[in-house]
Amino acid sequence: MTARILDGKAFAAKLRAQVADAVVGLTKRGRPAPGLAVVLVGDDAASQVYVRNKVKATEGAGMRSIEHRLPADTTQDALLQLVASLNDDPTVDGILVQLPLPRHLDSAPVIAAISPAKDVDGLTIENVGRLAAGLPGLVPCTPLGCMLLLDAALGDLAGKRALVIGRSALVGRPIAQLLTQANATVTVAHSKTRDLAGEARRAEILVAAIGQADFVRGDWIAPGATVIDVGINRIVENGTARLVGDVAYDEALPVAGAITPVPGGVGPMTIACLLANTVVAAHRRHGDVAPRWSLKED
Ligand SMILES: Nc1nc2c(c(=O)[nH]1)N[C@@H](CN(C=O)c1ccc(C(=O)N[C@@H](CCC(=O)O)C(=O)O)cc1)CN2
Repeated sequence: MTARILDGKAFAAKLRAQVADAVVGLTKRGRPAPGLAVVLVGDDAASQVYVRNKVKATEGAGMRSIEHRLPADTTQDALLQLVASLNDDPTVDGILVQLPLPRHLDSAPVIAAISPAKDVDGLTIENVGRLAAGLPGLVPCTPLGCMLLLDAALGDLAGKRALVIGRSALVGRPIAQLLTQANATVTVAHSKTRDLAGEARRAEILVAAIGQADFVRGDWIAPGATVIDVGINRIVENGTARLVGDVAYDEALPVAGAITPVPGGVGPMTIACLLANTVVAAHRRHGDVAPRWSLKED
């Protein structure tokens, strides 16, 4: 057996097309095209690439991109003032502060300052609490992307045994909550988990979000399991750099039922979901019913 490869680039393109359609629907009703403000502080090379891709994708979906590039020595106060002005700006539907911030800045108060209605990263305490309480809010982009991939691959998740390895605020915790809402039976594993390989072997859905290259081995995976690899790790082999996930892909491929590759799996979904969240935020701001996204076969 060889696993079905869940092509994140193709699924992300499908979601971006749905987002573009929703934008057309909004403008046809006389609403302005949604605006997404992206704030980048400093010159982290990876962040520059992600922000460039976000701007391109935003414009590609017919939305307005508002870019704020601030120097690496920006003060906490200046950043907070910018966020406050974006909160008050009626042409801005979504605000995203690219992470990580330079070391001298504290990300927690900056995220807390974002208006929850414009928090398209789903990271404010209000949106975190809404997700925990099962209330509608804005859901972090990478977990939302994982759920859309799982929905496309498996449909109904009710009763399925899911293992999430990793409990970060950006990925592990929200995915566990979304899986719980989808009625999966969810276990969250972490560095203190005993017999992690044994836990993994029981999982029908395995989400790896640890941030360690090739951490999950092929013999940890139950035959036919669906594997969602959230890791993006840059390794150097024989002088050549490449990206690998948290799952040993070549070992997993003959065992799993379906798997996301790295690169080209969850990563592209993150940016498509950012656009989707921005469109949802814009609908809610105008009192319109927000679209529901689905990547299932028609
Ligand atoms: N404010 C935020 N900051 C960060 C987030 C986030 O969701 N919100 N996530 C990551 C970075 N990120 C988006 O910001 C992101 C990471 C990776 C990808 C992606 O498409 N990766 C490609 C590989 C790209 C490469 O060659 O390096 C893939 O996996 O195929 C998109 C977005 C941290 N910061």
